Amino acid sequence: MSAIIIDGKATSLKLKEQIGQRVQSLTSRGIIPGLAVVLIGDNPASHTYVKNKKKTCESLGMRSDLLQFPETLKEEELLEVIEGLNKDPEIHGILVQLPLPDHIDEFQVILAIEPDKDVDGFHPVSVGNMIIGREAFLPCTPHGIIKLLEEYNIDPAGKHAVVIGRSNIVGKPAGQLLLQKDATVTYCHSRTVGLIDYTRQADILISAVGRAKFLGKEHIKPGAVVIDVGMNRDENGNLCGDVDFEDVLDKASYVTPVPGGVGPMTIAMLMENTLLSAERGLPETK
Ligand SMILES: Nc1nc2c(c(=O)[nH]1)N[C@@H](CN(C=O)c1ccc(C(=O)N[C@@H](CCC(=O)O)C(=O)O)cc1)CN2
Repeated sequence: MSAIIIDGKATSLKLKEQIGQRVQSLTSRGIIPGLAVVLIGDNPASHTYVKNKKKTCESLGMRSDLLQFPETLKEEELLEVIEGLNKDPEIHGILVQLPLPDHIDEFQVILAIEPDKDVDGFHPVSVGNMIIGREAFLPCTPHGIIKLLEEYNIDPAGKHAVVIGRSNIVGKPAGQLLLQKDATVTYCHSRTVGLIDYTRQADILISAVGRAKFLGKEHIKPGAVVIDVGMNRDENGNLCGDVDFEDVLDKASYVTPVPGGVGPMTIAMLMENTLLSAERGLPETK
């Protein structure tokens, strides 16, 4: 039997519709959710993502300020920009597009963002709150994965979730969110010995490796839920994930495509975080 294809595009559209309605109700109370996106340098993929973030904000009636700087921007200058945004009452969310040029220390930049405006959920305060299950802005891609599982009624409780990848923005938080949903979580990474022995035990397999068609049907357990966070180019220059999608279709129970799976959820969750931040400013939520 062929796996059910998890449609991230349709799910993100549905979420964005609901977000748009909440934005309207906030706007009628005089608050326009505002997101500031800081982009440094000329990474083409970053430009595309930032453009999509701005377009999505505007389509939902949110304010979006794009602050663009050359590759040569100094770290101190960037920290000053963030300081200004921290103090701006009309900006509810601040996002610095990653990756940053090598001469800028990513951690110092994330640390400079006021946790109340950290809509990426990357600040150590947000990460700490997420891990102990307190209210926090959840990182957008891992949160998007959880929303997709919910949309398809896939309950992680009691399941063995194997996460391949230990980045701070995807792998680590994805595992933590699955743990909070009562999954038993195993992390695998570039130094894992015998990767396939772990992946074959996964009821839910999350791949955030960044290598085109890295996983095939031999890596998965029959009936597994396969979530592909990879964003790679194949030999013909086409966008593809870490998973050989066609190969796993007749073995998995659910699988996310690339494009159209986890990716679109990232921007939807960013919109939700920005809206939540603006809603927190309402008198009754203070
Ligand atoms: N500050 C941040 N930087 C980065 C993040 C992030 O969450 N915060 N994540 C990624 C890039 N990213 C958003 O910034 C992102 C990546 C991919 C997609 C997406 O919708 N992908 C589409 C395909 C798009 C295409 O055709 O190229 C899909 O999978 O269908 C959205 C956002 C790194 N940086």
